[in-house]
Amino acid sequence: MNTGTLSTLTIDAQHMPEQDPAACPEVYSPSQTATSADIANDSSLFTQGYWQISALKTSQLAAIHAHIDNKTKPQGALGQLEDLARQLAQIQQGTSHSATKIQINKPVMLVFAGDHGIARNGISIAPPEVTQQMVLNFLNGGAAINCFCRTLGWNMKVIDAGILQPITPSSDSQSSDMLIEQRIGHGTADFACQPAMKEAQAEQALALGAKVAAEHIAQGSNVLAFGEMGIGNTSSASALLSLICGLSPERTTGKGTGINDEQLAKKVQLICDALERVNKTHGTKAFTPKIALTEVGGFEIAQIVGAMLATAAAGKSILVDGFIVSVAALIAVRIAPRAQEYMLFAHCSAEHAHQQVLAQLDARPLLSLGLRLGEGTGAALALPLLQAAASFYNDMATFESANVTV
Ligand SMILES: Cc1cc2ncn([C@H]3O[C@H](COP(=O)(O)O)[C@@H](O)[C@H]3O)c2cc1C
Ligand SMILES: O=C(O)c1cccnc1
Repeated sequence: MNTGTLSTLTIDAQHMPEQDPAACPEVYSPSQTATSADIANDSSLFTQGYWQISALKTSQLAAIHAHIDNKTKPQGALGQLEDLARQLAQIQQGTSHSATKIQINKPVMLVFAGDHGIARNGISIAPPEVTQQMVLNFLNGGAAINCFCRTLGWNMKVIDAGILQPITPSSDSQSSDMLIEQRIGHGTADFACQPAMKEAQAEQALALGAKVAAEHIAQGSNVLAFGEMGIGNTSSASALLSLICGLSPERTTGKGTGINDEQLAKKVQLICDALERVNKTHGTKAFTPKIALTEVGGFEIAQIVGAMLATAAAGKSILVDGFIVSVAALIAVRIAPRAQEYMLFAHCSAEHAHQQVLAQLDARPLLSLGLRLGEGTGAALALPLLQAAASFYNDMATFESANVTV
């Protein structure tokens, strides 16, 4: 694993919701977290072997370190940017024999959208219809993520992975170019009382996510960022985190869009209900990524998992956004651990459970701006840092070339 950019984060107890020991019965045993053997026995796209992800080469690592240390600066003085440059150089080494240039080519922001049956329970500040309204806002260029993509030079695409109703894009060619329709259904079912989707839909979502990533890589993108839109999807992400890591819903659930305490208590209870239901269905079986995504996942989250795995398999960089996208990243890493070597964590969200996800991955994010929006906004803002890392790595003078003697 690529430990250079990664370090453990502590959990911010201040932002934890009040715990009511009676709120969630003992429905979940951490022994049900899946081992790698459980995952290997899972089927096709949910197995590591399917994705064929190469470990980053270590043969040039000493040369990369020397390249960074020979720049005209005290060793380590560019801090996390040095780790970032080292990781980008190592990722790109797979495709070139030279350790001297990092390239950021055609960076693309893929924003996956999907609706969630759980959202009918009033656990967001907004009703599910807002997902479609926001997708239209994306297509019209009016959302925060559009502003950041325009300002910073991202090509932005919006993927309808299964919002409630399909969009009819306006005849405006710009907005129809931005939309990619690969719908798995009309939103998921309410996971508090039934599986969110069928196993076949979870598999199909992985395949379709992989397809869209592969298409952009074929067009020359070597940095792919992931964003999401889906009212209720923090509930899905929290339930996934609980199932995958054996954490109680009190620890994985937060206020999402900014719900009140009463709504938060309801959200925790619904996730408890879901875990109880999943336990009844699967008995003592381990909760593999396939079971977790099928039972409590979202179409957009599952497509992001597939897209990340395909990006890592192609040896390209993955830029991870906030809480929901990080949960997708965690699932991708549980399926194929080497995928993490290709992941750059853009920021730490104000959704407190994001710190839990980052701690699970031992990941150190680049930014901490108190963002809690999703859409890919945190990932978009990290692009200048990638460009800065590339520029010092590629262009900064060495002690020798600049005649600086320390
Ligand atoms: C107007 C609006 C724009 C958004 N853009 C992203 N989200 C974010 O909020 C949602 C998750 O939070 P929850 O689980 O509480 O619904 C996701 O759609 C996420 O992208 C938005 C939410 C709203 C209301
Ligand atoms: O961190 C995120 O991705 C996030 C947080 C709150 C609401 N939507 C997204």
